[in-house]
Order: sequence, then structure tokens, then C-alpha cells
Amino acid sequence: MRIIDIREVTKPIASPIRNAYIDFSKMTTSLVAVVTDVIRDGQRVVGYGFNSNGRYGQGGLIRERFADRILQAAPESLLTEAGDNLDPHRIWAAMMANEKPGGHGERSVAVGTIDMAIWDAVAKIEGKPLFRHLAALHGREADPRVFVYAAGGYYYPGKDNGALRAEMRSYVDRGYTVVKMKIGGASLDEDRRRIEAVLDEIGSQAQLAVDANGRFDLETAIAYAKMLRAYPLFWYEEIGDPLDYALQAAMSEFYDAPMATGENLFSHQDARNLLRYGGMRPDRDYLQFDCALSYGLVEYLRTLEVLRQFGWSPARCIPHGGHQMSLNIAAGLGLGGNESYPDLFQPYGGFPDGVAVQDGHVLMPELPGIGFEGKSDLIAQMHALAR
Ligand SMILES: O=C([O-])CC(=O)C(=O)O
Ligand SMILES: [Mg+2]
Repeated sequence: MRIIDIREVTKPIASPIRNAYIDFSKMTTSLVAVVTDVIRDGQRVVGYGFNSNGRYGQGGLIRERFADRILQAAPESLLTEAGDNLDPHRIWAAMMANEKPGGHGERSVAVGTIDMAIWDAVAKIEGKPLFRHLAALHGREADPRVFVYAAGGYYYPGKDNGALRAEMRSYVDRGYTVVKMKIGGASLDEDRRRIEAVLDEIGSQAQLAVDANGRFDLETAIAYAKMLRAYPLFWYEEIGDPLDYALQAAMSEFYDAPMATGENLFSHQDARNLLRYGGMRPDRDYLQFDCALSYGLVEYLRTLEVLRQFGWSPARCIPHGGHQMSLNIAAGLGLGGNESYPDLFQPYGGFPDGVAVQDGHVLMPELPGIGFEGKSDLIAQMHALAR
């Protein structure tokens, strides 16, 4: 059993949207295929991965460092002890040979993308959905019913509050019970009007989360906290710079209701610093680490271990990114749910065809691997790369 090829291509996921920090007019993602020599049900096993959204394609790093290290390793050194499957942990170690610690820049995205494809292949070789395989590995009961929330509410050229209301209404009509919108890309007064418009639209049918995308300094963060605490928000997200743990810690004095952060922390060491120094509260706050951006599931398992050491439940994790990989981790390892972007970043995000949101939850279908084969627009792109 061996990996015979790793292919990658950069794909556009551009749209005219803007958050408080960036626009997505040139956004891309890397799509990766890990081709094995294993045959299951008459088909070659190929694992697929991509890197969520927000960090652009990582083809240079994948081509120049990480894919070659896997392809050049002795094939048997990448297998489980029993030799009956690929071992994601050993493959991870091969990828990270000769990489210094710290400075967790975007190599974590390149590694996370390949890691997703490896786990897809592993679960296909097992002939199981990844969430069932993960639950079995960890001696847990899988729960195929996963909470999802609808992320959107971006700043958009020409979009007024009427269009924002219509967008949020459409999420509620599609079964979501929590919706999210951007803040910090307009004045505080304008954001207040946007929030009030959305709250008026969704009424008691759903709750609203707001996301500042790391834009605020402490003074602005506090000014917004004083405005926001008048509303019954689901969470106040990524308030200041992702690495400014002192700012995050200070916010707990000004904001009692739930806060969320972590989508731009890319290692278990950074996650640990957040828990050590960020004043996050395990009884109400949420952690949004996205494995696709942060060295993959092999590293995410280390992050979950850090959480355990600090007294946090995995149920406080609702990852960023809206991809099926995190859905599987949620269903298999008991995360609190997953993000979803009903109208963005297609075909990469979302659910297998026919999976509908009901009462804010989806039911995972029983597809081998991550489940990409169940999403026709996505698997068409994947098959074009390798099959
Ligand atoms: O706008 C983005 O970069 C995405 C984001 O923060 C989120 O989904 O929470
Ligand atoms: Mg965010």
C-alpha cells in the first residue's frame, strides 16, 4: 500500500464581499488529491483536500516542500503499525521533517490541506465515513446530527439593510437557527443600524452572532462591547488581533455574553497561549480553530488535548471554514458544531447533495471518507484533478 502521487491546483473562490479586514475579490484555495495504489469497490482510492477559505492557495509550499517529503519517504514508513492503512500521524511527521518550531505562518495551511486528503483516503480505505472512523479510534459514540450556523452578512457593494435582511431571512427559511454577520467595516452607528435591522428581521426565530475579523483596537473593542451588550447576541467574534491575548482577556471585563475566536490561530501552541492568556471562559465562550488552516486533524487532535488539559470541553469548539472535514470531526469527536456559508465559497463549502438543515442541524450521510463524493459540483472538480 502506498501513495503514488500528490496533485494540487489553485482554484478561485473569489466573490465581491468584504469583511472588516479583507475583500475576497482575489481569494483562492488549493485543491489537493492524494492518489494511492489501493483499490476499494473496484475504484482507486484517492483522498481529496482543500484549504478552507481566507488564506489563499498554497501551491508553492505544497510543491516545493510538503508533497515531495511524502513522496520521497519510504512507503512503509507512512503506514500504521499493522500496515493495513496510511498513518496520518507518520505522514504528518514526514511532512514536517526539517521544519523549525514556532512562527506558525502559512505552512500550516499547506500541511492542513494535504492532511485533509490523507484522512479522506484513510477513511475510504477503512470503508467508513470519517466521523465513524474517528469515533471508533477514540472509543466514542459518533453523533451524526451536527449543529451548523449560517455565516454571511458581509459588506457588499451596493448592499443596503434591505438586502442584508433578505439574506438573513433566507438563512432562517433554510432551517438555520443562528446567523452571523460582519461588523467593524463601517462606523459603529451604521453597524448598530445593521444589527438592529437583522434582529428585527429574524425576531425570535434565530439568534445573531457578529464577527469583527480582528479589526478592533482595545478602545474600539470596548466601544462596540458597550453597544453590543444591549442585544441578545449568540457571540462577539474575533474582536482584536488574533495574537493579542491581552486584548481578548481585557474584554471579559466589558462583555459578559459569549465571545468567540481562534480561526487565525494555526497551532496547538497558539491555542494553548489563547487559553493561558486570553481570559476565555470555558462555560460560555467558543473556539474556532480550523484544522484545514492549522496543520490538519493530526494537529487538531493535539489542540483538543490542550483543551482537555485546560478544562475545556470539545463542545465549546465550533470551527471556522464551513467544510465537510470539520463536520466529520464534530460528528466523530463531539465538537459543538460547525460553520456554514450557505451562499459563499462554492463548491468547496457546504454539505452533500440532499442534506438539508433542520432546526439548525444537519444529519451526516453514511458516505465513505469525508463525503465529498456526495456533493456533485465539488467531486466534479476533484475528479478533474485526479481519480
Ligand atoms: O470573513 C472571513 O474571513 C471568514 C470569517 O471570519 C468567518 O467565517 O468567521
Ligand atoms: Mg470569523
